[in-house]
Amino acid sequence: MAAQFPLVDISGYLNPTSPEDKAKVIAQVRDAFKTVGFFQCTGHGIPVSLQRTMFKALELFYSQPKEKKMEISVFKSRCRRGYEASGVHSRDGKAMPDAKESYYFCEDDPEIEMGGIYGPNQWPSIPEDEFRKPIWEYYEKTAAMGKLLWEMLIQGLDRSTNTMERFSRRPLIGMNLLRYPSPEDTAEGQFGLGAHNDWGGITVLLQEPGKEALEIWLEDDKEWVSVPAVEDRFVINCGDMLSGWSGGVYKAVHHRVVNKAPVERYSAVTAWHGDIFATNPFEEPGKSKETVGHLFVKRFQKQMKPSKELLAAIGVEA
Ligand SMILES: O=C(O)CCC(=O)C(=O)O
Ligand SMILES: [Fe+2]
Repeated sequence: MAAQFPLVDISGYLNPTSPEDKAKVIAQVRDAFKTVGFFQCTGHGIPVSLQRTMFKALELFYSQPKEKKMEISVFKSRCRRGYEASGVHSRDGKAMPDAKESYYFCEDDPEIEMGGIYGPNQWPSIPEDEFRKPIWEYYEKTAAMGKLLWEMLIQGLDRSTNTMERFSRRPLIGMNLLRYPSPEDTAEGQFGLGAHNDWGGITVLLQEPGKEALEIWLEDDKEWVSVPAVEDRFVINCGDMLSGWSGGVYKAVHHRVVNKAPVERYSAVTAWHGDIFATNPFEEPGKSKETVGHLFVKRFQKQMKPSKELLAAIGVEA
């Protein structure tokens, strides 16, 4: 089953030797998102050495004592950036909260704006060369990849990429560094991360090699299947916003995390959503009123309890 997952080499888009090279990649990406809503990606140009350094930095972060991590708790940040302990994040209707721990950050802005959409990250007190520098380099490279994939998907529906300029003016790009405890340290019936769809645009995910844990729901076969965790192979997911804006042509895949390795497992997620005030990039600007910001607030209103300031900034009534 796992062998049937779409695998797309995007090097022909990045370094085309003929116009057909680009068209071929666009068609493969489009078909993968149309059929399953996800694919594994090679030929992306992000060095393996950087991927390894990123995982090393992640391991270093999580090996700190809990008190140290709690110094940069998300609850200390008006932008909800920073560390979240295991067992904090729960999903609607689920008795058991997720077992994962996470460290979350976005673009780093000096001032808090729009009630916390923009603002500063909370960085750990680990030497810059060992954490912030490699993590930021990885973030920038995977963010560029997320934007490029949007461009491919727009062309995949025979639309113009002119809308990308407005769509990527000040894009919301979040990154989550995740740690899942070993099965031994996970409670009976508890998921690493419960079943969900990603809410927004493109998700660029890297699993720690050799540690299978990510499962996706195949609607046609009505079963959960494990996505191979292979070095240098990114997993690309389609979020609900992107799916909806494509008119449902691109599918958002339902997925969850069950750590099967006998030890802890790490993964890194970069999600590229678009400018908060931008509308559907598959359409000419002005055709619809719904923005990235509207959909963001709609999805997180319950868990985030956004401030009046944030709602007003986005243009949503409190
Ligand atoms: O850790 C993983 O493999 C998946 C993480 C994920 O689905 C998410 O952060 O939305
Ligand atoms: Fe996800």
